[in-house]
Amino acid sequence: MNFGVIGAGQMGGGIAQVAAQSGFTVVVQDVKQEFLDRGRAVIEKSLAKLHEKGRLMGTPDEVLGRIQFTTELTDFADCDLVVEAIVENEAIKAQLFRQLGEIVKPDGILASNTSSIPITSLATVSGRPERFIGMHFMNPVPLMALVEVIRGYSTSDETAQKVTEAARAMGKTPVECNDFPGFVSNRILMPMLNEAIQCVMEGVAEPEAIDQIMKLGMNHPMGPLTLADFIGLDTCLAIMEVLHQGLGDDKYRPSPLLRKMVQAGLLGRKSGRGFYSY
Ligand SMILES: CC(=O)CC(=O)SCCNC(=O)CCNC(=O)[C@H](O)C(C)(C)COP(=O)(O)OP(=O)(O)OC[C@H]1O[C@@H](n2cnc3c(N)ncnc32)[C@H](O)[C@@H]1OP(=O)(O)O
Ligand SMILES: NC(=O)C1=CN([C@@H]2O[C@H](COP(=O)(O)OP(=O)(O)OC[C@H]3O[C@@H](n4cnc5c(N)ncnc54)[C@H](OP(=O)(O)O)[C@@H]3O)[C@@H](O)[C@H]2O)C=CC1
Repeated sequence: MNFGVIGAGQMGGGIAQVAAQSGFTVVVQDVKQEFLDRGRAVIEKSLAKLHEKGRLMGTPDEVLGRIQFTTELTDFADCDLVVEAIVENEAIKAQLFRQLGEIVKPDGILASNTSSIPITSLATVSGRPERFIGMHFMNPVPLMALVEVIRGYSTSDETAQKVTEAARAMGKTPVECNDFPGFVSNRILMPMLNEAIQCVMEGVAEPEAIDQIMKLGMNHPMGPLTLADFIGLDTCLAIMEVLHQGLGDDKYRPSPLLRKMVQAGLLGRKSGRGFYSY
């Protein structure tokens, strides 16, 4: 399988890595060489760790050798499946899919790793709605089992089947759902994270206490504020905006503190500071 990934950030890098681990030939694109270099360094570190633990088929060099890093979208022309993992912004994703629809061979499948944006809208602008789907990996991609597979209005059975098979070949467990704002994962997860942020704003408890209560009390692997920092506060805000607008209910209103922190450039782990410092 010729596999394409757009965006070499935390999700794109992880998706490319897991695709290469499963033996696919992978092309990863980002807008600047420095983002590709950063993505490659993260992949190298993760592969070294998995190798050290005996959890990698082949050597890190063999896996890396299957990944081509590029700044050119035209390198996706011959891909069977291209997964987009760029910033969570509908206008920017739509612009990209308009271009990709012209570049990728006609029988190639286009997928979005979006956390919340309507798959059906992106499918329409791609010009190939039957061969368009949501392929939503979880963070950190090398460790998490789930791929949420989201069918758009016109996604064909054949496309859903091929993407399900690709996810299984990557060692993941695909689970299907329909195209509603936030799908299942973020419809349920993100309001909890937003509520934790609201608790900080209202002074219900300190961030450390909120996280400890949820970790020790509910057996969550990470507290909600640690997880929000891990996902990226900009991404959390973008998802809450989609839920709020798409479902039209104020119970999805983003916390003003979340909005303010994003305005201040406190994006969590990726910017060095969010609810915690890194
Ligand atoms: C926003 C969206 O649209 C959707 C989303 O993705 S929402 C986010 C979903 N993800 C989650 O909820 C993650 C919640 N957290 C967890 O499940 C766990 O904390 C975790 C799996 C991330 C880490 O597991 P953990 O048990 O806490 O242990 P931790 O010690 O941190 O890590 C386990 C090992 O994996 C390693 N590891 C972590 N990330 C890694 C990676 N990317 N590649 C390879 N190894 C990695 C760690 O270094 C560690 O190795 P050692 O045992 O040698 O120290
Ligand atoms: N973070 C998470 O936990 C999860 C995120 N997602 C989704 O995955 C997607 C990516 O998120 P994440 O990896 O966290 O984000 P990151 O910010 O880590 O990475 C996004 C990458 O895409 C690049 N990029 C931005 N615009 C373009 C463009 N027009 N063309 C090519 N590349 C571009 C960014 O460059 P630059 O640095 O210049 O912005 C960056 O390298 C989002 O849709 C998000 O909702 C899904 C599951 C989990």
